[in-house]
Formats: sequence, C-alpha cells, structure tokens
Amino acid sequence: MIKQFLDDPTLLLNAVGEGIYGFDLSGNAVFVNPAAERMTGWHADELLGKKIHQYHHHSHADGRPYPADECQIYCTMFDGKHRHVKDEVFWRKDGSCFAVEYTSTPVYKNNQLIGAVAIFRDVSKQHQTEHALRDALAQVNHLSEQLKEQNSYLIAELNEDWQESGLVGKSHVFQTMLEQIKLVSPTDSTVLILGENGTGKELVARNLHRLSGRNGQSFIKVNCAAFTPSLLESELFGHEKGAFTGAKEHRKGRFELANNGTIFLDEIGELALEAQSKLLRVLQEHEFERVGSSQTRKVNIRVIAATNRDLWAMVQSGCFRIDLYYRLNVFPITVPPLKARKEDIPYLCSNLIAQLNKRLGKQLKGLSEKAITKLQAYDWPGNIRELQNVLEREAILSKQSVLQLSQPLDANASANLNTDLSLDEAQRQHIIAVLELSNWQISGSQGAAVKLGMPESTLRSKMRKLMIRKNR
Ligand SMILES: Nc1ncnc2c1ncn2[C@@H]1O[C@H](COP(=O)(O)OP(=O)(O)OP(=O)(O)O)[C@@H](O)[C@H]1O
Repeated sequence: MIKQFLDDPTLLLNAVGEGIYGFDLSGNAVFVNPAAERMTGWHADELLGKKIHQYHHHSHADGRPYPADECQIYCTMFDGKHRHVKDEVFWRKDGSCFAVEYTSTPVYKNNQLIGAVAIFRDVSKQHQTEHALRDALAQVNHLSEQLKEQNSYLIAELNEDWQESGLVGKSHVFQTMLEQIKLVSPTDSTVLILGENGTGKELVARNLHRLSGRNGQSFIKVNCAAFTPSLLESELFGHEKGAFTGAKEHRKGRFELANNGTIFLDEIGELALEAQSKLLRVLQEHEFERVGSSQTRKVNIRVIAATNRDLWAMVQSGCFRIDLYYRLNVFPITVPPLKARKEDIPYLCSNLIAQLNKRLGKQLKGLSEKAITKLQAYDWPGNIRELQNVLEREAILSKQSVLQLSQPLDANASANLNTDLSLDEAQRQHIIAVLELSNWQISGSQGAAVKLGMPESTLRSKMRKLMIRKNR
C-alpha cells in the first residue's frame, strides 16, 4: 500500500483540497493539481510549461496590473525564501477573481534551488463572513448608540412624571418614603421630617401640602434658625403696633397667614426653649396671641416640622421640650441621605441637568458613564444640594454637551487646590470661565456681567486690570 504512494507521489498531491502549482526556475508551471483546476477553471494542459502568472495572477483585486517581477511566488524562485501571503486574488478562466491565501515554498534538489511550489486556498467565503461580521458589529454599535440616546430620552420621560413633585428616585428606600408621603398627606396629622442637610426635606414638606386637601391654601415656611428668639415670636404670631421698638404697624404672623393651610417649621431643632413653649400651645390649643396683644386668635393649620438634629438626644440633654417632641413626632418621615440611594444618582442627574439647561440656557445631554461611576463612588456629605452644586460647576466649565466631571468632587479638595492662587488670579480664572460660558458677550441678559452680578463698566475695568482678552 505504502509502496503505491511512493511509486506515484502525485496521488497524494492530487487528493488534497488546496490548490497546488509547481514552478520551475523560469516561472513555468510544472505541476497543477485538480483542486487548482477546480478553483481557477484553468486545466493543467492549458498551463503546464507556461508562465502561469499571466493566467491567474496578472492583476491585483482593484484591477491594477501585477507585474511578474513583483509576484511573491516568483520572488521565492529568485531568493529561495518561504512566503505566506494573505491579501491577494487569483483570476479564474472566466475573468472573475477570488480571494486567496497562499504559501510559496522553494524547492531544492541536492541543495540547489530548482523551483517553487505554491499552495493556495479560496478564502472568499471566509472574507465574506468577516465582512458580514464587521457589518453586523457596526450595526450593533449603531443600535447601541441609538439605544443609549433613547435611554436618556426615556429617563427624561420618566422624570416628566415626577416633574410636578420634584421628588426623583427609584430606590427602595426612596419609594418607601414616597409611600409614607402618600399615606399621610391627605390627613391633618403633624409630620416630622428628619434627615441630613440637603436631602430634600423641604421638597417633601411641599409635597405633603400639595397632596393634601389644603393644597388650594397657603404653604407658609418659617426657618426657625433664621431669627433671634424675640424676633421669631413676632414672626410666628405677629405683633401689634408699638409692641416693641420698631413695631410701627401691626403685622400678621406666619400662623395667621397659614390659616386653613400648612405651616412648615424648618430647622425646628434650633428653636429656643421659650419659643418652644409658645409653639406647644398653638399645637395643643390652636390658639395664640400676637406680641403686644391680649386678644386670643384661633387658627386651623396643619403643622409640618423638619430638622437635621437628633431631637431625642436634645430632649435628653434638656435642650428640647419632651412634650413638644411628642406633639411633633406624630408621623415621622426620614429622608434618606444620598449615599444610601446611590442608584438614584443617574435619575437625579438627568433631572438636575434638565433644570440647569433651563437656568443656564445650555443644551447639556447628560453625563458620561465614567462620570456617573465617579458620582456613585462618592459619599455626598452635602447630599442632593452638593450634587446640584457639582453639576452646576461642571455645566459652567464644560465645553461638551456630555459632562465628563473633570473637577474634583470634594469642594474642599478643590478649595485646597486653589489656595496657591492669588486673589487676582482666582478672579481672573472665574471671570474667564463665565466669559467663555457667555460666548464672550459682556452685556445683555445672557451676558457675563449679569451672570457675575456686576455692572458692565465694572466688568470691563476688571478685565482691563486683570488683562483678560479673548484669545482669537
Ligand atoms: N428627590 C429629589 N429629586 C430632585 N431634586 C431634589 C430631590 N430632593 C431634593 N432635591 C433638591 O435638592 C435641593 C435641596 O433640597 P431641600 O432644600 O428640600 O433639602 P433640605 O433637606 O430641606 O435641606 P436643609 O436641611 O439644608 O434645609 C433642592 O434644590 C431640591 O430641589
């Protein structure tokens, strides 16, 4: 059996699936196997003894001529080196061509180069598959871009539902809080809103009022930390003319203004003990007197209070009246800090950026994925207010419509970074940033002077002093 193959080695060469051409040193065909015949359409007797480069290899795929002295197979016949070629075509007898991958190997007899053998494969199917794959990949990329755009559109749509409430968040903790709001808002119960600074306590209070039967009436806010104890009393209960120095006219207090509506006592933990007793009376009896008056007035109000303090600890240390504590703590709602609901950050950003676009007259599309990851890795001690500030800073500085967050998130870190700047230099940089934002327009409602809150003439003289000029 083996002997049969040894007697006629062409049996094996004729059986292989690859095309095989043998050449002598003049480039004439000395062997053509049946697979080569099938692939090219040229029969062996048409090629043997001829320079077959002219038959199957005369041009490149784009039609440019392929001179024989550049032919990689012929080169092997001259330099005796092996070659592996991938991006060429062979021409068929019918004038069409097909992509080939071939090797060109020198043939030696007694250490002397006597010719070359080219072994080739039709790789047009492989190329077609590769092209199809490349097309499919391009289509997938295109679709994924489209999806991303639609996704941000969907986020915006989603926020439309929330626009009225302003309360944005899908996280479990936040949804639980929204449920509580829905449950308690139609009642007249006193609500105590607890939570860190900037978490959205005021927004919750406004929504409690909006969803209540009192929503056609006033919502009156009092910031208990903003007044001295004596001023706060007149602020809450009003005063009569001449009740104290400076009381030139009688004035209604916030409780009277809130009659039939809602009063929101923000920062209730800052209330002085004396004011606490007076407040307790209103909450218990729904009545009070204006400062300087003995006339008792009755009001119908719903009370919502908020604090970022631990009121119970204040009760224990004697700074907060226990009876007032129990009066207020009827239905407590805790607003979660941002770090406890980081999955809400993309929704919040989408909403906050929409607000910034309106306010700053920008057309920001959103944040890059990297930026969102950066925001989610941060702990947000200042909560949503801090997030708002970061986005606003970035919106002012960014020249791109998709924010990348180039600035450090921690405002203290950025302040530290800037301590090296002189006051003039810090002013210079800020003015340039605002000018850039205003397209170097100084006057008008969209101009830099308005944004910087200074008269045009002051801005112009500052620009001269700080040598600020548009670089163009
Ligand atoms: N869920 C939310 N979605 C979108 N914006 C929010 C949300 N909660 C709060 N904000 C925004 O964050 C900012 C801070 O909210 P708010 O003033 O209600 O917080 P606060 O807890 O009352 O703060 P403070 O304790 O400092 O008074 C506001 O501009 C508010 O519109």
